[in-house]
Amino acid sequence: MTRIIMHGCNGAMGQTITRIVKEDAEAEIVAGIDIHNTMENEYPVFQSLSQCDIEADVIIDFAAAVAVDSLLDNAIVKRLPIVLCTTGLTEEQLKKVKQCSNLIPILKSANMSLGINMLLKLVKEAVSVLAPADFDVEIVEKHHNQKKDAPSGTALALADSINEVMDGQYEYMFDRSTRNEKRGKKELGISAVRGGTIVGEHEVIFAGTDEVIEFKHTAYSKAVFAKGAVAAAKFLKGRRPGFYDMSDVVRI
Ligand SMILES: NC(=O)C1=CN([C@@H]2O[C@H](COP(=O)(O)OP(=O)(O)OC[C@H]3O[C@@H](n4cnc5c(N)ncnc54)[C@H](OP(=O)(O)O)[C@@H]3O)[C@@H](O)[C@H]2O)C=CC1
Ligand SMILES: O=C(O)C1=N[C@H](C(=O)O)C[C@H](O)C1
Repeated sequence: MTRIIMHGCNGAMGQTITRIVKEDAEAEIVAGIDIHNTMENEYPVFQSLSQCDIEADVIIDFAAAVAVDSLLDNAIVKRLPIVLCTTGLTEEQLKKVKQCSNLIPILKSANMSLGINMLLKLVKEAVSVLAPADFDVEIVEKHHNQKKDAPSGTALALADSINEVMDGQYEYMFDRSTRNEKRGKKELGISAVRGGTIVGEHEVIFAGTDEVIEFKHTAYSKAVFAKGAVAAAKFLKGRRPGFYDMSDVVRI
């Protein structure tokens, strides 16, 4: 049995995971953490991890970037592994996550779905062939109107995956509205659309002369992220301190 503390338990993802775990005989949410205790849950809810005195194996985090520093500090005190799914972290926070992973196991992924983790690999192969043939790369992501961060963590992860193959040559272009010049060869455009209840769409466009190749992933429900997060929690239980990602959990 994997005993989970759900950080951000009253949010959209926290409640989706609560439903998924109810059907899972090998996992249990033993406590929740959320700043507002507005929901009825079958487990006790605390305002901060520091107040939680329940024994657990792992924390699943889908909350807010502002909550990540205290989450890390308190998880270290309690020696609890974290499946870190919140996006929109600052460069400073990303450094802190890496440092903390020397003390506790941390699995960080901007997208817990199998499809996106497959796509992270596919785009590497694509860019290695298409960039030398002068294809331009653009990423377009679409999400619901409740999302706070832009561009999405997944769009940035896809860009980083592509840029890794290119030895960091690409410069990310988030806004062309104030520019009055042609697209540069080493630009990687990232555009964000927000509206309605779109769960999550990511398109990676390789545009060449007279031909275009597009990779697209569509999430039709938040359950794809929730299932991945629960699988990651089971994987992380009892691990050594270290920095992990979804490629350690899913075989691709
Ligand atoms: N890695 C992945 O696969 C995915 C990542 N995400 C990311 O997960 C995060 C959460 O997404 P989602 O569930 O849709 O967002 P929600 O806003 O619906 O849920 C977040 C919850 O965390 C609460 N919260 C805010 N601040 C704190 C705090 N300091 N301590 C504890 N709880 C806090 C919020 O409360 P309140 O509403 O009162 O602010 C809310 O209940 C986002 O960063 C999103 O981008 C989402 C889906 C997939
Ligand atoms: O906020 C969301 O909803 C999502 N956030 C993640 C991101 O920023 O990439 C993952 C997913 O696309 C849904």
